[in-house]
Amino acid sequence: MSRSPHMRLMLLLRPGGYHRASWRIPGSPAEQAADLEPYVDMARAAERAKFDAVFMADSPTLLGDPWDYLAQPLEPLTLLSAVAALTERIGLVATVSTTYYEPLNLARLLGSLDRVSKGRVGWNVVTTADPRAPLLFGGTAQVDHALRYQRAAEFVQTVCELWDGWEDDAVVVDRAAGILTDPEKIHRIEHHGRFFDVSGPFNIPRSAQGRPVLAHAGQSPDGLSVAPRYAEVLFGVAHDLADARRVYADVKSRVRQVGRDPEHLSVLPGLLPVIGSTDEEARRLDEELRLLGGADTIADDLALQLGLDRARMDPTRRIPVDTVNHPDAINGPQSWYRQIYADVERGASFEDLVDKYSRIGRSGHLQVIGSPETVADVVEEWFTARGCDGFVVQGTTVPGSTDAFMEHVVPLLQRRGLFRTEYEGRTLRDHLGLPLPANRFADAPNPVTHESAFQGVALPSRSAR
Ligand SMILES: Cc1cc2nc3c(=O)[nH]c(=O)nc-3n(C[C@H](O)[C@H](O)[C@H](O)COP(=O)(O)O)c2cc1C
Repeated sequence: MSRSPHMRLMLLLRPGGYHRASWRIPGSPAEQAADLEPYVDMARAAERAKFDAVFMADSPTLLGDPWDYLAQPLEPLTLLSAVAALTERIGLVATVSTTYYEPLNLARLLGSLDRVSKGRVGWNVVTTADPRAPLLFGGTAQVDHALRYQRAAEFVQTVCELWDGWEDDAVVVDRAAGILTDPEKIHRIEHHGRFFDVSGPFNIPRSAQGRPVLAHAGQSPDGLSVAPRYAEVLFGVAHDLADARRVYADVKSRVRQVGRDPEHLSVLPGLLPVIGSTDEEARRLDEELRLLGGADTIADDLALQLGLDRARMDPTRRIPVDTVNHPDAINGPQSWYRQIYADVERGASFEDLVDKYSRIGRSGHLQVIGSPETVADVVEEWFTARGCDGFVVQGTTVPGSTDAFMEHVVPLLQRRGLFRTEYEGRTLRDHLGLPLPANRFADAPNPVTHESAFQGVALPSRSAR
């Protein structure tokens, strides 16, 4: 498949905004951050702008910081089920952890949402890096990094097997002949692996797009060892084009090496726009935000990421490495934090870090401050230079920068032939130019069918469950 001339655009559903001061701006939906309305407003605005999808993150850092909590408190699948009913074309990407769910129940949740949304669902596969995760998701202590990804790889495989259980023409509904389904086309799953035992035919037919689109956000060698095998979207963090082009080329090459078409995986870093009618006005807005968020918004962010108490440190002295969070304990964009951690190892003081990182977007994302033309120029440069296949627009402020991007930058991208002016299809796979995934059973010789599904199978006794 040749590269699409159109970039992919997704919108992070985070009514609290990505900037710490977003909620303080008059008109922000801060009072409704835990209600449905602002999410639906954002999703409908993204649909009007012909975005590929909206994206819901989900991470325990929400527990650590009231501001973060208010940014996006709701559970993604619950919320996107309601958004699905109130939208028609926009894709719906939910973040769900493979460490704190089981394959069969998540296959049912995502499979059901993909059916009711008529094939618009994506699943952002995360393993949840934050050690506080058990506080949010329950369960026992945090799982080892490499083990999390080994479990995630088997988890994704098992869920995809379940979703393939019904061939696309398994449902017949021949009322005259009294035939509801073709049992030859409903298959049993016998998955007995290192982490999961799953038996029995699944109970939901495939959706209009076959199965949900699979996204991935891992940045580490473990993460990048798994993603190329199945991911169709890779969320990332980049603020330097040369670095982004290196990662892009590496990811596409890994996809090619496992025998997949590199165009079947879209690399989407985050974008933090601050948009004014002119560059000067945008810079003024950014300065206002910085002051509104507390003059030291970046300093507060850095202290939170590092796990340091600013009231009890000498910002001019080097930071002892053993007093800061180790990268493996960080949730969210880890590659960004590894850079900060390396600076601390090299002897940086807190002042050094604030000075260096205050010019980069929060969490290391690409921040563009300027007029719509300036933002469109940077977006176009990154796309045409193959630094990415598009972006996840993470509204610095809501509704401010998200609306400004959709109302003033998207039309420029459309005029430049870089973004769709109409949806060509109805499913998320249609939007992303992805083929309908083949059904592993439809092409397999002698697949186990529904009729033989329960013959001689000793179902686990109640007591054994
Ligand atoms: C754009 C982006 C969004 C992310 N969203 C989440 C999230 O919602 N929940 C979560 O647990 N982790 C999230 N992560 C963290 C990743 O899943 C991953 O743990 C992190 O990038 C570290 O990479 P690694 O797991 O390969 O070490 C996100 C990462 C990125 C880059």
